[in-house]
Amino acid sequence: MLTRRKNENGWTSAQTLSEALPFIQRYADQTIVIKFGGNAMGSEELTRQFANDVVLLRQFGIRPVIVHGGGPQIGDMLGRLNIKSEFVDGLRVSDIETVDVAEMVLSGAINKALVQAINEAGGRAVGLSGKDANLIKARQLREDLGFAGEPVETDISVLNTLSADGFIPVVSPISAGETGGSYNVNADTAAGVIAGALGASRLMLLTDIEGVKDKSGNLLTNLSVGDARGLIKDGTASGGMIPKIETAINAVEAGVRAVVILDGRRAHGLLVELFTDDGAGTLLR
Ligand SMILES: Nc1ncnc2c1ncn2[C@@H]1O[C@H](COP(=O)(O)OP(=O)(O)O)[C@@H](O)[C@H]1O
Ligand SMILES: CC(=O)N[C@@H](CCC(=O)OP(=O)(O)O)C(=O)O
Repeated sequence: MLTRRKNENGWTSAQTLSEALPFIQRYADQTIVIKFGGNAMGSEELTRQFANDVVLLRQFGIRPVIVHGGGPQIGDMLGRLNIKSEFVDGLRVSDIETVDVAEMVLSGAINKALVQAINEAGGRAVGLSGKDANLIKARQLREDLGFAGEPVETDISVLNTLSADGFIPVVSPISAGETGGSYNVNADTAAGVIAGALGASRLMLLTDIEGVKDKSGNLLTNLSVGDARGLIKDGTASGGMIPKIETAINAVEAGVRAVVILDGRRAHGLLVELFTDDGAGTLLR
C-alpha cells in the first residue's frame, strides 16, 4: 500500500519549485548548449542524473543541445590497443590511427550511451556527429597535432530542425575534413562554435572541477573576457582548462550571453545554475 509521508521535505521542495518560476520563464524557448565532458560522465549514476536534468530542461520549454567529450574513454581504448597518446596544450596529438579510435569511441559507444540515457529518462534524443548534415567542417589546427582539428564552417540547420520538433540533439565532436577524412575536434571547441552559431543564451561546460581556480586554488565565480585571457597568459590555466577558457572567450565574443564552467561530478549543477539564485562554478561574460 502507498504510504503518505508527513514531514517538511515536501514543503521545502515546493518552495524551491515555486522560486524557480521566474528562471523557468526567463529561459523558456532559449537554446542552451551543454558540454558533457568525459570526466563528468564518470559513472552510470551521474550520466542518469544528467539525462534526467536535460529532460527536465526540455520539459520546461528550453531547447537543450548536448555536445559530449570522452577523452578518458578514448585514452582507455588507445591503451587497450597499445597505441601511445599525448596531449599538447590540452589537445590530443592525433595520428590517423588515433583519430580512427577517437571516432569509434565518441561517435559510437559514447554518443549512443548518452542518447539511450536521455531517452530512458523520457526525452527524445537524436545522436549525430560533426559530420552529420555538414554540422562542422574542420581543418588541421597545427601540423604537430596531426588530425586534431579546428572548426572552419558550421551549418546548424539540423540542430534547429530537431530542437523545433522537440528532439534533443546529442553531438559527438568528430568532424568532417574540408577535403574528406575525419578530424578530432576537442569537445569544448565544438560546443563553443555550435553555441555561437545557434546564438545560445548559455553555454554550460560540465567538467571534473568546481570551476576555474586562481593560483591559490580558490574558485573564481565571475570572470570577464579580459580576466580569462590573463589566466591563460600567466599560466594559471593549464592543460585541458586552456581550450575550455578559449572556447568560453570565443563563445562570448560570438554572442553567447554567458558561459558557465561547472562541476559535472556533482548532481544537478545544471539546475542550481539555471533555476536558483546560487550560481554553480565560474560564470564568464
Ligand atoms: N586554473 C585552473 N582552474 C581549474 N582547473 C584547471 C586550471 N588549470 C588547469 N586545470 C585543469 O583542467 C582540468 C579540466 O580540463 P579537462 O581535464 O580537459 O576536463 P574535461 O575532460 O571535462 O574537458 C581540471 O581538472 C584541472 O586539472
Ligand atoms: C583534439 C582533442 O583533444 N580531442 C579530444 C576529443 C574528446 C574530448 O574533448 O573529450 P573531453 O571533453 O572528455 O576532454 C580527445 O581526443 O580527447
